[in-house]
Amino acid sequence: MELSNLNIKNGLCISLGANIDSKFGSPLESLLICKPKIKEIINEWGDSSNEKKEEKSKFNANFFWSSIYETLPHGVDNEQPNYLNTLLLIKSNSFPKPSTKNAKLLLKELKKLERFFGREETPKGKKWLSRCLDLDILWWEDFHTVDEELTLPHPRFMNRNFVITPLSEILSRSQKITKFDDPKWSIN
Ligand SMILES: Nc1ncnc2c1ncn2[C@@H]1O[C@H](COP(=O)(O)OP(=O)(O)OP(=O)(O)O)[C@@H](O)[C@H]1O
Ligand SMILES: Nc1nc2c(c(=O)[nH]1)N=C(CO)CN2
Repeated sequence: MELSNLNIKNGLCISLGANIDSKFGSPLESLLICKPKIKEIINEWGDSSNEKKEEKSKFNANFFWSSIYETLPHGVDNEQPNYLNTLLLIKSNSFPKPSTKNAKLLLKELKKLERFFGREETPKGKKWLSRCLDLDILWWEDFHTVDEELTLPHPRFMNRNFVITPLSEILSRSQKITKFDDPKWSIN
């Protein structure tokens, strides 16, 4: 039997969601088109920050994607179409040095990508409106920062089934967890 040392807040985790059409098509088309673009953004972000390091190590990362899930709108107070959600967990030994500056550089690129897909600004006083693409950073290793522009870990991710379900899918694939199933303990 193997004991798991589950530390879910390893790596860098990004949540993707969409429930209306974007410039590139349906929520499914948007997510499929956006996935390789996110990978490019992460690689460029990793490389550009590492270029400034003295030892100039190349950024190297593994990308773990969950399936795409259709989910009910969570916590919204108006009628909305169902969402498509997916999750990306990135593992690397050569992440940029965790800092608010580096995390905000990444957030800026993700927000740029949202706008490229046609995401509109949320009007003041409104929250959780339908969106053609939503990219949230959920955590980055054990880095903590709190301000309006960026809070890490994301304060609401634990309550979101559309995050927890894809996360458990990724973790069950990437961690060796063995079901404890000894017949002598079974209750008949
Ligand atoms: N961890 C984070 N990831 C993404 N955006 C964040 C984060 N922390 C703070 N923000 C800020 O939140 C602002 C609103 O983001 P967004 O419109 O995506 O929120 P939302 O998806 O409607 O709500 P929620 O944050 O509850 O998922 C962004 O402009 C960004 O500056
Ligand atoms: N199912 C689902 N519900 C949501 C989502 C989402 O991505 N999926 N995003 C929200 C605000 O970020 C609010 N509610």
